[in-house]
Amino acid sequence: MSTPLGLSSLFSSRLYTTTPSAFPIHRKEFNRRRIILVTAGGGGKPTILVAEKLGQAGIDLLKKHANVDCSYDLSVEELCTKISLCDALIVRSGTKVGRDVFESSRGRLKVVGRAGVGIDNVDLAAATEYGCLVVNAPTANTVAAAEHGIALLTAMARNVAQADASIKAGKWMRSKYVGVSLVGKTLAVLGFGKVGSEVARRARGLGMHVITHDPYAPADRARAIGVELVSFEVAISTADFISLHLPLTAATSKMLNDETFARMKRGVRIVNVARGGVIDEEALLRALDSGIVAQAALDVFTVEPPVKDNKLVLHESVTATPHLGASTMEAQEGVAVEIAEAVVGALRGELAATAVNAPMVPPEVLRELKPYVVLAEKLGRLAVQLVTGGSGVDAVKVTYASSRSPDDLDTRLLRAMVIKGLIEPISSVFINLVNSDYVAKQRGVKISEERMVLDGSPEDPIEYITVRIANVESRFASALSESGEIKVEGRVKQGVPSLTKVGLFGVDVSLEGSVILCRQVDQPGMIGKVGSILGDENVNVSFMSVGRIAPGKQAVMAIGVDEQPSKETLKKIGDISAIEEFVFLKL
Ligand SMILES: NC(=O)C1=CN([C@@H]2O[C@H](COP(=O)(O)OP(=O)(O)OC[C@H]3O[C@@H](n4cnc5c(N)ncnc54)[C@H](O)[C@@H]3O)[C@@H](O)[C@H]2O)C=CC1
Ligand SMILES: O=C(O)C(=O)COP(=O)(O)O
Repeated sequence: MSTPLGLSSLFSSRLYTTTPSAFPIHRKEFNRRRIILVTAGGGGKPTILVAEKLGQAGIDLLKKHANVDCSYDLSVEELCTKISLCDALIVRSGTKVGRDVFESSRGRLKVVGRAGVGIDNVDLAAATEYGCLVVNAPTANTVAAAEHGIALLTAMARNVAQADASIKAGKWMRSKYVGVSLVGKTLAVLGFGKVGSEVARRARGLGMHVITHDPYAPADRARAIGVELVSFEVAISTADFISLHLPLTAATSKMLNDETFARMKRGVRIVNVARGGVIDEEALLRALDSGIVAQAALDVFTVEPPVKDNKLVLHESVTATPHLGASTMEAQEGVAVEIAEAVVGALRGELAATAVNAPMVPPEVLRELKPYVVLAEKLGRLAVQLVTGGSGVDAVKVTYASSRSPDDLDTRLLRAMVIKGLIEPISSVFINLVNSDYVAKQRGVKISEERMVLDGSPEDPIEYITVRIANVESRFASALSESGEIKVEGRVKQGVPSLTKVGLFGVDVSLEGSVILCRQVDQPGMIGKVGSILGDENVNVSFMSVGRIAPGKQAVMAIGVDEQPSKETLKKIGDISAIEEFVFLKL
């Protein structure tokens, strides 16, 4: 199987990229498509568990590429049991994807797809630790949520739900249900992202004065819609209506509470189509009872479904709907296709849109960095194999030498691949861009990065990469630099990642197959001797190069081999009298 970028060396790895704005949770630039490059699957069809109702178009798309198990209303135990047989899981807001789910998957779960926006029901930290990509469908239900917000706003202002219930109960109560007008009133939109800005646009159409608070929103977007960006304080204290459109995070949890209600205009009306947890529900009840809040319209609740006899749901001044914001035919079909494409793309190693727990590398950068990504991993892999067993790797320094300005070179991918190369050979942990930093930290490996700015043409993104490991002993003493660190350096030559320095010795060997490094007393005929030993054993030599300090002194010979030589062959090489030390390294 090949990826559109043909990153064959990454097939066994899983590599995820997305924009910084998608990290950690909310996104700001939702008009631009984010791109992620993800895994390549193994043989056979992957299995996808769809744990909540998904639009048929999405199911049909999934079925073309995977075995699809649609099992709804699973208990936590049932989900944990099933998950060990699944490569991907698709949920909406009703399924908690906690740490137990990732633990139970025993490494098989590669992607969690959230068919919607809010990922507060997915334990992102656990997903990241387990190297599982989380993707969502951030755009297809925006309009539906905004329309529901407006529906609740207008229904609340005119007591539509209460009046409807009363007329159905045989009453005709015209004076009881006198409402309030929207025109000319101030609406504060908290959270000016996708949904918030669509709500603002529609509210402007209703003749409302719209203000918004969002520390991350671009002022020009607000200006374009005729909305004023204000502080939180101004928003809550001057609004007649407040509409919530924030993600639920540690910072937004219970953002509306006794203290903030006390600073609001008496008689304020509140709409929540975001997440129940953004409001302290007990405090809202108190504010409703005391008259600070005249009415509330709630689509979302801290606990869903809310407990029977929930006082907010039953409150006369509350209009409630059961988390219907995204529930239009159109939005559900759109979300289903959006998430199915993201999950299938992720499983197939194609470029796909949207990821929430990985940093973004745009596709054009990826394309350019492709050979350097391979180089970075191989240098990490080589360097760690030069460490004497038991030394314990804790301090790694990666140097990128480039003529580009540091702002023009995104090294996150390279750093992740160095970590992958370093750690995978010495552990059973599966590493990708999602969990590389986490795994390094867990293992106590401190990675520092250094940029060396070179003069010259910035045509190539990187001149060379050096990986150094400090505080260790080496099984190949010649790999040590002057300062006693293991040091390997590589370059991309005509598109091919190559090893160009080991310790103080310059070499030149393409990083394919495996490498034998020998230190010898520099003398004629050495290449022939080693070459013929390998030839006798049918080991194909792809490259040989000798780097010496000075003629007649010590030299390091680097030999690229396609297959792993037998122990006897390696011993024969070691027995050559001029060879002082040698090491076999698998790439
Ligand atoms: N009821 C429903 O069925 C639906 C609910 N939603 C929810 O609506 C909310 C908004 O969704 P989108 O607009 O798609 O997300 P978004 O990510 O586009 O927008 C969220 C905005 O909140 C802002 N924000 C974050 N922290 C903030 C803070 N402390 N103060 C002020 N602003 C802050 C962000 O900068 C961002 O602009 C989410 O909670 C989402 O889960 C979305 C769709 C359907
Ligand atoms: O997309 C969101 O954030 C939503 O709240 C929609 O949730 P749902 O997919 O309808 O369970």
